[in-house]
Amino acid sequence: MRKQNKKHRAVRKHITGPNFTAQHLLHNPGTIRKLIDMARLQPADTVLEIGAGKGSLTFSIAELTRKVIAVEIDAGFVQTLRDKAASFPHIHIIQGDIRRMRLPAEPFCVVANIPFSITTAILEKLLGAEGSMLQSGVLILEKGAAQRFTRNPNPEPKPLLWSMYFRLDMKTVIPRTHFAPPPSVDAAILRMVRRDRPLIPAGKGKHFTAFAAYLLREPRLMVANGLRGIFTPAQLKHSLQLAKADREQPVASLSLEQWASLFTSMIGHVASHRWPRG
Ligand SMILES: C[S@@+](CC[C@H](N)C(=O)[O-])C[C@H]1O[C@@H](n2cnc3c(N)ncnc32)[C@H](O)[C@@H]1O
Repeated sequence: MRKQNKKHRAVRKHITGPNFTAQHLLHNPGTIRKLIDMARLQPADTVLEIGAGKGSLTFSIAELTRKVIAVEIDAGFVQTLRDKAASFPHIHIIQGDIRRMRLPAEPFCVVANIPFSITTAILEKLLGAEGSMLQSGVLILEKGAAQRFTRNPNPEPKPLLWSMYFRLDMKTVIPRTHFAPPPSVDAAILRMVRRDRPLIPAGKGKHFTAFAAYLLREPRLMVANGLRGIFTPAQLKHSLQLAKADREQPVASLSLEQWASLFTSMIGHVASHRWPRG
């Protein structure tokens, strides 16, 4: 234990950013292999790694792909990475805060053991932003967060929006002992794959989020009552039928497909001044 604390102090000494608590370095070779296998990388892929640390994933990714963009905020880790990567011209190490950086303009994959403290901000950037070129990826994040984001039905507007564009699956649970220092909870692998056809039309993400947030302000409300302020009675009947939704079904029990169908009905048939605003 004393040895581990000493190691953690050494890590913290190099920190320049506010997220030092999220430096849980992966040291289990089996888990590293599992994560890389699940990413199903191809030689032509560009891979973004968020929070590369000392490179426990970086070099395994680089063996398989033509370009790795490794982002790391900690100046000490960046120096270590640059030393280790000196003879790997296809590893591009960028020092900075991922939240303030532009994502690659070309199609890319992501493989990362992310800083848990900014999980939602990272997922929002990767999965929620219109124009993100992310195609697929695997992330290690807190098990609880992985469970929250992959629920179906899901009572939260953000994961609902992400699921309109991506298939999100929680894969293996990773025991906290596979990290140094160990986090306070277990982690899990989240796999993300862009849908061939998004469930809602492109360019309508903000309107979808406002629609979901409006209905979910009362998650137990009967869906017909929640939608009454948007649809006329005739539109409501038709939209519920199309979505195969029961009038009395609680809003929080709507499936991804039902959310997509009701939203598509709204933007197709309801005047835009009646759409909920964010
Ligand atoms: C969970 S560790 C993973 C490190 C390494 N990939 C591994 O698996 O051993 C998260 C890493 O993200 C870095 N980090 C924290 N906040 C960041 C940010 N805002 N932008 C980029 N990197 C960040 C930390 O310094 C840390 O190295």
